[in-house]
Amino acid sequence: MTDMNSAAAATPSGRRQGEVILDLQNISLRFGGVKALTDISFNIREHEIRSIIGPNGAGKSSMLNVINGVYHPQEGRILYRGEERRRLEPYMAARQGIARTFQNIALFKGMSVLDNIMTGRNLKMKSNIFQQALYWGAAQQEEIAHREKVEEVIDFLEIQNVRKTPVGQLPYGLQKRVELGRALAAEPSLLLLDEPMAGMNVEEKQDMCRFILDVNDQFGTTIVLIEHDMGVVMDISDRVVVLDYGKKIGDGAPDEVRNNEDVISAYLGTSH
Ligand SMILES: Nc1ncnc2c1ncn2[C@@H]1O[C@H](COP(=O)(O)OP(=O)(O)OP(=O)(O)O)[C@@H](O)[C@H]1O
Repeated sequence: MTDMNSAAAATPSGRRQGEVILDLQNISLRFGGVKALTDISFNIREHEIRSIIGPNGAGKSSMLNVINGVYHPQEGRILYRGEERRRLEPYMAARQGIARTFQNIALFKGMSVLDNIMTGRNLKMKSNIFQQALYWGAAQQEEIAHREKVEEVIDFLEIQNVRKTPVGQLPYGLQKRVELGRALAAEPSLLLLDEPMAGMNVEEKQDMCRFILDVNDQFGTTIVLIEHDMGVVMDISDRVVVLDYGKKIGDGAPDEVRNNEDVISAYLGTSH
């Protein structure tokens, strides 16, 4: 078994994998009487693709919401780059370089692809409306720089031909890709993807896998992925954490997790 806390670790995929950037220690989260997460500890290393899997209701989305500050656990500690992270609000998470996509597409359906991706730049914009009125030239320069970044994202995701199309008119798979684009426009260092391939056909899944691997490879982005398709998870993850009824039942490289007895029995009798 690899030492999870050493400065660097080998990955089964051979991808680079750096130091621990986020260390979740003994996290427990309750909603009234419902225990969504119980005493969960695991870490996330820089540059890795870290998947969270588990049957329905296992606590996967709750875990993502803890990571990006939407939910505040009643117990446990979160260390970000070695320092204890204080209570974090979602906008602060975004400023710290954490971006996410959602299980259900959360885009402005009537707006173009370009404008939707531009919304991902909002937190990067320095000038407010008053500054824009006073320093029109500077604001215009800033707008141009943001546009360039957005165009880069559009090229990267190969969606140039639909850049002016209202998102609601696009097929589902492309809408998911635009959502990824909006998250990428924020230039995140940690990207949280909540079931990015749900509802996709095989070809759309292959495309999405390729883009996730390319984001990780070309930008060095650390990725936390929730995904139900086990083939995809085992193919692209460096490490996998397995939750069941809000508890951690497995953690390790895809092969370790695949052969873990607890994981096998959690999945027997479920639809996954
Ligand atoms: N805001 C909330 N209020 C009350 N209970 C919640 C809330 N969010 C999650 N839960 C409960 O916490 C548990 C874990 O839910 P969660 O959505 O995190 O699981 P999941 O593994 O993401 O499930 P799925 O695969 O179905 O999306 C469930 O019992 C769920 O009903």
